[in-house]
Amino acid sequence: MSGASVPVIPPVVPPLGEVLASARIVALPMVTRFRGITVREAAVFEGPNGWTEFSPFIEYGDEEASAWLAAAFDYGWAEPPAALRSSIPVNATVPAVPAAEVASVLARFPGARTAKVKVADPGRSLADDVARVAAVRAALGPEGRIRVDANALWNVDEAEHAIRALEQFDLEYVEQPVATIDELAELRRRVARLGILIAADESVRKASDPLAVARAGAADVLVIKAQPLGGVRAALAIVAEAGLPCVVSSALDTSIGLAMGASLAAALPALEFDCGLGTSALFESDVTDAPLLPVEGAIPVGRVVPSPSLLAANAAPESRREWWLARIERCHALLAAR
Ligand SMILES: O=C(O)CCC(=O)C1=CC=C[C@@H](O)[C@@H]1C(=O)O
Ligand SMILES: [Mg+2]
Repeated sequence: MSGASVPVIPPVVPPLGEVLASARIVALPMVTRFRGITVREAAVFEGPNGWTEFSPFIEYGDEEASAWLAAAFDYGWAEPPAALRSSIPVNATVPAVPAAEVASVLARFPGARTAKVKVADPGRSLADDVARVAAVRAALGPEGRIRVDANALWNVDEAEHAIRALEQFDLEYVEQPVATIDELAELRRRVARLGILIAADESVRKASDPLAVARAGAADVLVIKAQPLGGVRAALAIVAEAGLPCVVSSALDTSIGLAMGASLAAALPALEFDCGLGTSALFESDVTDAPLLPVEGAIPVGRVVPSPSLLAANAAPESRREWWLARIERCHALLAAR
């Protein structure tokens, strides 16, 4: 990659009143705990291009969350990039469940040839991780692809030890095994002989400079998510600059946010990895009658329209609605001031 920084995409900032007029706040129950969450809250609203989503995790501060709002505005209001494909292959997403539950999770992702498996969960041991990944390998067969995601929870020694224990399952890559760019670079050197690829997720989506990890040569693959990176156009600019293979993923979005991710995946010049866009399968209920559930391992590209009855059935409690509307207002002010 060049030494250039990410091209700045001027955010579209519609008037606040226009945003709030259609805003609906939902609380979607999940079929299994994922990243400590059993109910996923999200805001959805309608722009001139269609419905869009704003769903930063609730613990995120306004500065970080405002990138997610820029993404919502980008998808609802800006000119969308040309779609180069109409269907996006997705991976199964396997939370840090006991090995005995793996088969029922995978059954929610029919046709997926790739699974992303959460590891390093604080409540589980390395033996649990090995058993979970073994169960996934047994279910997918030798041709299935398995990636693991540690969400930065290992230190370098723990990561090296865990990778040596998991290597037998033929890993596609290890996502964010450690927290910092220096640690990623050190681990990458240590495991290079094993042929293990290192992917960066938090080091891209939570970094002030999402390209720093690529510039440092600290990862082989970048995980690209539309909402935290400020939208589809901003994410495309990062991919163009990074010079590394990229995996499109999401953030436990409703089907509206997943459609935003699918529009990013559809616009990428190359799509060599299956995408983390099948997670509607982890919800008991979504916002639309046509949720983006994987069919034959893929989801379609296109806008998603919410169903009024599901918006009503999954409406968040009033106090949460007020909290989200105030958050939108604060993040809107941050974007408008830029
Ligand atoms: O990539 C996938 O398969 C689904 C998305 C996913 O894994 C994540 C979504 C939201 C929060 C994160 O903890 C997690 C990730 O780290 O990639
Ligand atoms: Mg990740």
